[in-house]
Amino acid sequence: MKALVTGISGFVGSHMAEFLLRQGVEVVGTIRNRSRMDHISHLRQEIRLAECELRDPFSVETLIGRERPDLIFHLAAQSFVPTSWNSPIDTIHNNVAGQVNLFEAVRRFELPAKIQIACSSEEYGQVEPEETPIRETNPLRPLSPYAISKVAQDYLGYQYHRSYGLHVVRTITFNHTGPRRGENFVTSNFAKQIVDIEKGRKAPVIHVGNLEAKRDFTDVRDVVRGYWLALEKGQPGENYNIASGTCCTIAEMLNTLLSFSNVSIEVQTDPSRLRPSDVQILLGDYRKFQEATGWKPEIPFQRTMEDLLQYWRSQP
Ligand SMILES: Nc1nc2c(ncn2[C@@H]2O[C@H](COP(=O)(O)OP(=O)(O)O[C@H]3O[C@H](CO)[C@@H](O)[C@H](O)[C@@H]3O)[C@@H](O)[C@H]2O)c(=O)[nH]1
Repeated sequence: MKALVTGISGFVGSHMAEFLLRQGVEVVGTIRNRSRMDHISHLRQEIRLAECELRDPFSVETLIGRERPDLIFHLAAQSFVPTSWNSPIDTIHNNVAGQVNLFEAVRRFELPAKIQIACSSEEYGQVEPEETPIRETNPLRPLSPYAISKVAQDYLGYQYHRSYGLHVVRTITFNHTGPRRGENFVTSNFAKQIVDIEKGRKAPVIHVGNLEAKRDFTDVRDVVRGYWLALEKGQPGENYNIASGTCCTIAEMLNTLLSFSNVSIEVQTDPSRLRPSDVQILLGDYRKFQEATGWKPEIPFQRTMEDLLQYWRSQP
């Protein structure tokens, strides 16, 4: 069995590769010439890398025709919400065109590949507290160009399944974190600031944005197990929430991180970290996915936060 992982050098891609190798699956991953390789350097002997620009149909068709994977985990994306306000066209083009190119190549070669696409709880956007926990039937009220790009990816998955019978499973993943999370994202950003303070590299002040937002965090290692199960047991064309079923404010998340450290800090709001519109609450209901696949989150939030802090402590 051969799996293609797009964006293998990224945070989720590297965890996906580790999981697939443990299942005895042959792993091929896409990289671009500017990709950072540090997340997968420990796997270099066990995986194969293919340079591919997903925005370029020729590049994607060449890759798919050559590799003919059985499974595709489509994880490559511009995934940071604030960047999508600075470069909305690039985010939408990257995320949407990349996926269309992938679908078109699979279709043209008539591959029976099963394809997982990484949709996002950001699609739900403006959610009222009484609409939680969020089910797959909740309305989509996206609040950022990134969210729009994910709505498009999501519905393209539905459309390519209905129009051409492609085996696409749409996973709607709520926030996820763990070791190797990019330092722009809030959990890693705060963990790294704490470690920089511990190491005496930074004054004991943590810079923050909106601490009132509520997020539903799952460990990335549970998430990639979910992606595998989505292709093993999920129905093509369907969408499934992957979430923990609990949520906390960003302030509570910061306090959890601080409980694993001895530093005493001052918290300072940095206006540049505030967004034009922020999703106030994400709390997911994952029962549909559990019923289809048996998946449930296993790694407690406390352990995820502790592992994340340890990850940053281990970095030079
Ligand atoms: N990044 C960041 N966020 C901050 C900060 N302070 C507060 N926040 C708040 O922390 C929350 C989480 O921010 P991010 O970690 O950047 O994640 P996100 O915008 O929720 O998006 C993530 O989750 C989506 C799934 O819901 C993913 O699709 C997306 O790619 C990303 O991983 C947001 O409400 C943000 O305003 C800060 O200093 N930095």
